[in-house]
Amino acid sequence: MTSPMPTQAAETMITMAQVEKWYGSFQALHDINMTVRSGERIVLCGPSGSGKSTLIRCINHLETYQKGEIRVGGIVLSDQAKTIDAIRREVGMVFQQFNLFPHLTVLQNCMLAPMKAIGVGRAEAEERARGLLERVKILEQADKYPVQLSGGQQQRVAIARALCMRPKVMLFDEPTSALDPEMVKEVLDTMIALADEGMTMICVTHEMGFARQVADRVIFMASGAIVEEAAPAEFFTNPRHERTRKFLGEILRK
Ligand SMILES: Nc1ncnc2c1ncn2[C@@H]1O[C@H](COP(=O)(O)OP(=O)(O)OP(=O)(O)O)[C@@H](O)[C@H]1O
Repeated sequence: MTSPMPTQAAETMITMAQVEKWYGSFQALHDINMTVRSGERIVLCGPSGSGKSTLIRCINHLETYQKGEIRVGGIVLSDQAKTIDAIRREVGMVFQQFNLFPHLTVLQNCMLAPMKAIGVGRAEAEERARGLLERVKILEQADKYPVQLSGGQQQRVAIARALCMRPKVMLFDEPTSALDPEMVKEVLDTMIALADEGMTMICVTHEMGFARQVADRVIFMASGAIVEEAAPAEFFTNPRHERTRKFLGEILRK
């Protein structure tokens, strides 16, 4: 990595303080405390069902939380519609299943959100979209429909689409886990390029090579709680918690 490790002085982008989240009577998040600085790259890992998706979905308000406080770029997340709109501008999200609109072309998929959500004019939306499609190296597919693209290409379009909103933060929820192995690298390369440009990122991923190469910090969750967090060098060579060691052992066996 060429970009420097963010310093303590860097602006705080996200804070989660004593956050708790229930689905009915099931508590999915327990006392989550987390601070993410501007430009920081976080990899969030942990066993299935440990609450990783729930945590990042709370950050862009796809899920509500019942206790504690989440702040993104100074905005306190609440249920007010204007807050939700503001958060969706600040935070881009890329999902495992791409979630592209099948009836729209690649270009139209990218132009839609800035035009509908934040009133960007058609010409500017197209300029943004073309620029970002070029950045993720897929501009030549601009007039195709999602079904005409490979999984890796669709995921790169999904990344470009999220970037069209010019978010301050990008969240990735297992962006490579639905891809064939040969497609994984092209999506990871796109994410690495974004990290190199200083984008604040939280990535839920089991790609530990990506974590080693890109992350400033790896956060390990189990049973809805943060169990351990450390810089990758420390996390992978000297995991402190038994559950982390077990998780890393299972990943290595796979
Ligand atoms: N909408 C929901 N209603 C009820 N329970 C839910 C809901 N979404 C998630 N859960 C539960 O919350 C817990 C955390 O789920 P979550 O998807 O956040 O885990 P995860 O760590 O992202 O798992 P995976 O790696 O399998 O995607 C799980 O026990 C899950 O069954």
